[in-house]
Formats: sequence, structure tokens, C-alpha cells
Amino acid sequence: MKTKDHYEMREYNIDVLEDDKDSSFHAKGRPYPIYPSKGGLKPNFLRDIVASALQALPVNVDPIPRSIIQDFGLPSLYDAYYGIHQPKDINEADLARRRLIFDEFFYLQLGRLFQMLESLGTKIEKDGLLDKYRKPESNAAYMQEWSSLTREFVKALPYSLTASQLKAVSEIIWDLKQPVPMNRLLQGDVGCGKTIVAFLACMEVIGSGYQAAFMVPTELLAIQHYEHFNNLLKSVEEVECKPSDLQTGDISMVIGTHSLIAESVEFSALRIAVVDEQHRFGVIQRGRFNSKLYNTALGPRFATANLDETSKGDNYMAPHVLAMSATPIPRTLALALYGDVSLTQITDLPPGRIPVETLIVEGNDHGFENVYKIMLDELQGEGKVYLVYPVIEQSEQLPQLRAASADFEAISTRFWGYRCGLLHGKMKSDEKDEALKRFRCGETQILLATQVIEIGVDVPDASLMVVMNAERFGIAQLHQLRGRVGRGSRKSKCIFIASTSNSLSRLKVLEKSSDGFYLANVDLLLRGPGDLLGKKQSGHIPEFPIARLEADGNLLQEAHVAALKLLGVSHDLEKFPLLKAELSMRQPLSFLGD
Ligand SMILES: Nc1ncnc2c1ncn2[C@@H]1O[C@H](COP(=O)(O)OP(=O)(O)OP(=O)(O)O)[C@@H](O)[C@H]1O
Repeated sequence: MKTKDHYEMREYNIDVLEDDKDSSFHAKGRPYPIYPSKGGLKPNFLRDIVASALQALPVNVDPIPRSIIQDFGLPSLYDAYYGIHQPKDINEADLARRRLIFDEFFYLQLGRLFQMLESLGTKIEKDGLLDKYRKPESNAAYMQEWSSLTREFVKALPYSLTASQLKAVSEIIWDLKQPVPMNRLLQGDVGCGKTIVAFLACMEVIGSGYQAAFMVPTELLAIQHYEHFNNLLKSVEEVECKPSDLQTGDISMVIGTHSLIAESVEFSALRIAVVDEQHRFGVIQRGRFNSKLYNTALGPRFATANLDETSKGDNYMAPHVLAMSATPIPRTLALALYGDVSLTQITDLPPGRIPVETLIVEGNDHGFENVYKIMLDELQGEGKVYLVYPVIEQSEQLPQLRAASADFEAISTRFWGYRCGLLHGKMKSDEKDEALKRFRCGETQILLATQVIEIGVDVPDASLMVVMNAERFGIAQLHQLRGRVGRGSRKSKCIFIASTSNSLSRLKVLEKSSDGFYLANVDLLLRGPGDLLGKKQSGHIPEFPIARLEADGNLLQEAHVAALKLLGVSHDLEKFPLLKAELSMRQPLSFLGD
């Protein structure tokens, strides 16, 4: 460790290596573990304790059936324990490490899939789900097979769907017709038009008399979607409905926040749940829709001749779940988070979009003067400006951070011919809604906001965004923010102000690329999955003591296949009591059903 101007060795351990003939684990050339000393326990002491534990280890300690272990070319658990603590050579240590990583992933996959199966009511559904995950393939329903409501709706849209929007709708509708609840992730860059795809999926189930729920992370977004959908289709029902209307089936579609998954909200026939920007919701929260089963025997609200296969079989079925995310989640992360999920990607943008010009500016006096000049030009040209701040109020602890409330007066004075609005998370929801409405209709031209606007806010003629203290945000997050401009036909700009010259270079990547998938990967490498997914979601990625998600993706895939295999033999794991006991010990949550 470095102390002032020199290095110091604070903790050390000396082992004397014996000659080649020595067979002890101190022998020359033989790898051996160095245990971190903790709480006064020295590495050598730990090594002795581990050695006696190994002596007492029974040979048959393995809860995973031997056939699985052999299929994947792994050592037994007994050999792995010896191999990791007292390897004869580095290959043995590596193999042991592989087995232990496999176990970490395997129990995770087994737990997630077990939980999914548990939430399904019937054997047909369970077999169907396992089958689907064993042979993931992409199928699509041709437009002729869509419900007439969906087709009419597509015709009435003020624009044509892009090729990948059409493909996405077809894939989803195909899934909606299967006798297994869909568990699909719709991914696409900011502004690519995911909302309409999800909305059409809702129309498809509503067209056959079922209900749809659309869950978004903020009230602001719920209201925005509600108004947007209402404009598109006047008959879409109220946001502020009475929960009892959902229970009676008088409402076909509800848009709301996480309040939708409350136990007290009962649906009469919920067939699809759309979860917008799912990485803001926990996996468990999202899974709660699974308990909102509907009774297919009662039939849909407008029981028509149009019933499909799903309505004829068993009585209860979990709703289809469609999650949407603008942050691409690599397959490995999706497996770690969900156990499994089908992926649909929108790869193109609606036509006519002009790329957003991005500038990275250092936040000194000169930099700010330049930015204010660009703002003035934009306002004089009838543009609208977002000013994004990392915090609402100035704080004594972090005086270098610009704050939205604190800047309001100064910005209003500087741009005195124009009107400013304020939008942040501490405002009441009707105040937020009001502020956004005023900005949308042009009553205010400058909106000082916090990152509440990061997700989903859609004001197509907003043409300039300035982000203060941009170094406080992740790359993927900044890309999301930037996606709030350039959504219409107006040429737009986005300026990221970096307060330190150090952070300038990290932000430069945003100048070079506008590809959200690429930028999310950069973030993944720079800051790890936790930052990419946000706190809530990453809380559901378990901590792996040995494995590293970024590096050990192949083993995760193998562990997934192994878990599918065993659950295929026994859905409730009753045929593998040792394994079930081990799983409940490692993942008690999944056994509590939460
Ligand atoms: N095919 C299309 N042609 C023209 N405009 C479209 C098309 N599809 C969607 N739009 C419009 O593009 C804008 C962005 O769409 P939408 O809000 O669905 O994007 P999104 O993928 O949900 O983005 P975000 O992740 O930023 O919320 C909306 O104003 C929408 O009406």
C-alpha cells in the first residue's frame, strides 16, 4: 500500500517452498490458495482449518445428479472442493473453479425457472414453457392473422409502421396465441417507437374481449401515455378508474404505475401486462402480474366467436408479460435476471429523423457563455430547451452540483423574454403534469428538470437539451436523456456540460456514437451491470462469490440448459429431494414465492 511517498507492506505471509520431491501442498510448482486474513485469522491458520474440513468431507456430497455433471464435463463436488483448496496443478484448480461457478449459476437458473413454473397453473403451461426455452425460435403471425381491431388500428395510425415495428408486432401476436404465458422483452433504442408496438399488442387482446394493463415507472408517463392513447383511440378507458371497474371488466385497458400490481387491484380477465422501462421495476414486482390469473372458463368480457386456443384449455392462466426497455440487456444479463426471456428487437428508427448533434463542453465561464448563446439562438428560432440538472436543491456537501430549483431565477432572468418551467420528482403529480403540458403546448419554452424526464417523455418539437454536471450520469443514462430531443422533424442539439476536464474524455464517446446498444455495452464494461440496469434492477442480480457475469457467460448458458433438463424431468423437483433441499437453502426467496 502506498503511504505518502513510499510503499509499505502491511500484511504478508511467508511460505517456504520445498523441493520437487515434496508431495505436500507446499511443494514447489504446485499452486495453493492464499486466503485473505480477516479478523485476526491468519492465512495459514485458515489453510489448516480447510484441510481438516476436507478430511471430514463425505465423498457423496453432490446434490446435482451425476448424469448432469458428466454431460457438462465437470468434476464431482468432492473433487472440486479438493481441487480448489489443494490442486495438484493449475488445470485441476481451473476445473474445480469451473464446477463452483457452474453451481452458482445452476442454482440461480434452477431457482428462477422453478419460480416461473410455480406461477403457472397447469402442466400444459409448464411443459410449454420449458419447451419454449429449450428451443428458442422466432415465429411471427402474419397480418391476416391479427384481430380486426388491431388491423383497423394500424390503418388509422398517422404514420406507417417501420419494418422492424411490424416484425415485432407479428412476433408478439404469435406469442399471444400460444397456450403458454408470454415472457418477452421488447428492446429498441430511445425513440424507435416501442410504445405503439406494445399498444398494438394490447389492442390484440382487447379485440378478443380481454383486458390489458400498461405499467410505467412514473405518474408523469402514465398520464402522457393515457393522453396519447386516448388521442389514438377515443374508446380507451380512464387512468383514474375505480379498481372495481377492472374487476367487473368494464375497463378494457388500464395505464398506471406500480399501483397496478397491488393485491387489491383485481382484474376480471387480464390477458396482457406491458411493463414499460422494465429495468425500473424489480423482477419480483413484475412477477406479481403472474398472480393475477384469469379464469378462462368464464370467457372474455365480450365473449365472441373469435376465441383462440388459449381460452379453451385449463381454467386459469397467468397473463402474458411484455417488458420494454431502451437499455439493451445482453443475453447473459437477461438469463441472470429472469432465468429466461424471449427477446424482440426494434433495429430501425422512424423515417425522417435527423441525428442529434452532440457537443461536450467544459463547464467553465467560457463554456457556459457559449452554451447560453446556443440556447438563445435556439429560442429565437422558436425551439424549446430542456435544462437537465443532477439535483433539485443546492447541497452543502456537493456545492459543485448545479441544482434545478436554485438555477430557476438565474435562468429566468437571463432569458427574460422567454418563460421557464420547473419539473422534478418532489413536485406533486398534477404539478408535474401541468409543467410538462405547458412545455408541450409552448406556454413555457425552457424546462428546468431533473432526470425525471429521462424515461419516456415525448415532446417531439423540443430541440435542445443541456445537461449540467453530465459526469454525474452514466453513459447509457445520458443517451436516454439525449433521446428526449430529436424526436420530431426539427434538427436538434444536445450539450453535455462536464465540470471536470477528466470526465470530458469519458463523455466523448457520446459525441462519436448514437447507437444505444453500443453505448450500453460501453457502460457495462466501464461501470458493470449494476450501473447499467439501475439500482432496483441490479439488486436482483445476485452477487456471485466466484463467477463474473461478464467473463463466464458460457457457463451460465450451460447451467441454464442443465436446469431446464432437470425441471423437465420433475417440475416441482420432487424427484430430486437433495437438490430441492440445497436450492431452498441457497435461494429461500424463490421458495417463499417472492
Ligand atoms: N413508424 C413511425 N413513424 C413515425 N413516427 C413514429 C413511428 N413510430 C413511432 N413514432 C413516433 O415516434 C416517437 C417516439 O416513439 P415512442 O415514444 O414509442 O418511442 P420509444 O421507443 O418508446 O422511446 P423511449 O424509449 O424514448 O420512450 C413518438 O412521437 C411516436 O408517435
